[in-house]
Amino acid sequence: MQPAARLSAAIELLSDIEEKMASKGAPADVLVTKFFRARRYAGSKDKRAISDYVYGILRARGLYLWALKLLGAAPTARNMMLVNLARHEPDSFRYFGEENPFAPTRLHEEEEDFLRKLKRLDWHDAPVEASYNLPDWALPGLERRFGKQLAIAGASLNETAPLDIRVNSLKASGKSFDQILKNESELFEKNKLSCLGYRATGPINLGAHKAFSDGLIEIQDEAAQIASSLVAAAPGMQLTDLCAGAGGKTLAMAAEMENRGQIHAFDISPKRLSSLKKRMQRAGARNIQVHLIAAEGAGREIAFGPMEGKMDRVVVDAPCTGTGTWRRSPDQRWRFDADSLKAQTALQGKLLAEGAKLVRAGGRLVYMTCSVLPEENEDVVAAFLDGQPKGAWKVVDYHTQWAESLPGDAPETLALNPEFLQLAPHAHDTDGFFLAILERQV
Ligand SMILES: C[S@@+](CC[C@H](N)C(=O)[O-])C[C@H]1O[C@@H](n2cnc3c(N)ncnc32)[C@H](O)[C@@H]1O
Repeated sequence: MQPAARLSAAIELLSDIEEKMASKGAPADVLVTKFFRARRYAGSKDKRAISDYVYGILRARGLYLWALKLLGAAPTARNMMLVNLARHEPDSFRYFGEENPFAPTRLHEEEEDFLRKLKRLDWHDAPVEASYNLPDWALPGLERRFGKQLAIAGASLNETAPLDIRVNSLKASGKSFDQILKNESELFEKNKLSCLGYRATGPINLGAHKAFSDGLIEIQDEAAQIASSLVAAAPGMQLTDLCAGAGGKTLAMAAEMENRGQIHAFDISPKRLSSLKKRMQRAGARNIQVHLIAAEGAGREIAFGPMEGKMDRVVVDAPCTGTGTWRRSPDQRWRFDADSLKAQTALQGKLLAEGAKLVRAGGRLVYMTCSVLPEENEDVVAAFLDGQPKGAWKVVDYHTQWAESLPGDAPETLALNPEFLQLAPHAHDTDGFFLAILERQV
């Protein structure tokens, strides 16, 4: 593809992403895959150039929207591309209106005028939330969490994420890392916090790797690996995973349980559970029972009733705004608002209370999210504990569990309560992740 055609394609794709963001449709990564599937003629360099434009703009969207609003221009995909080119490759304006059927149309007078004004704009005037791409709805929670570190934390949440893998002990035990990954092993280094994982030091297509298709490794961020370990699932236990999804943590816990005992994995999404079933096969996990449940209604009581007061562990890996994974899905931050955050926290509270009923005396309820917002984390746990009889639950300090489950010293937490673990990219070089361990006393 010619550079002009790449620009047009990027504007078209961005426009589709913007539209789906507004209508809560498919996420950007799905749209990008679909876009290229329909354009087989695009080579790998074209795909990279187009994706770089689109993701680059999504990572600067807050700043670009600020500039567009200030200068009275509409927040369209084309206008965002104009701002992007003005900042990063002004030479490319020559492709607009080029003699080429695939080129973007000529810059019209209004746009020329806008670009002249843009040149005079002082980017340093942008507020911190615009500069670091932080949406309004998340700002109070981000400020509460990061305080004076907001800019550095925000910048870190706006970078690209590394690729981590977990070695699956169900399939790979007894094998060295070199035996598992052969020549590619040198492309990885050990994760700094967790003993189980490795981090890719450069680009690698793991999906096509035999170690992946044979189930020797799983792709999983270090934070999720840590969370799975801190559940302290042991062989022979009965564990309910209330929001198992596609089973990232379910599989890690099955490995810790050495396939002994049972994991009852629930979710409302048939698609995710079907992916879990495929992953179980690949990973050789045989102690997981998969259950589809309705989001509401009597079916839940029927499903959970027999487990009441019997579970050694209940994991509530709650649906959340995903602020901790913004590095992986840069469009995610623009898909929520104050109302949907509120709805999410109400659901989180409900799921935590539901899961709590299943825990036996002495058993543990482990609440976690991939969010950094206190509203979805400490506040949900505090509201839950407030509603429980005094002394019914003991908070287990994550330091104590870390000493038993993971190597080295526990990292410092960013949580507002020192017993809970809150990880974030700028401080821990992992996804943002929260975890609280509660033990039932009676
Ligand atoms: C954070 S994701 C789970 C990730 C998963 N545990 C993992 O490690 O890959 C949250 C999950 O909650 C599920 N969910 C949403 N509402 C639910 C509900 N009312 N009951 C159970 N699961 C629900 C979503 O479908 C989603 O898969």
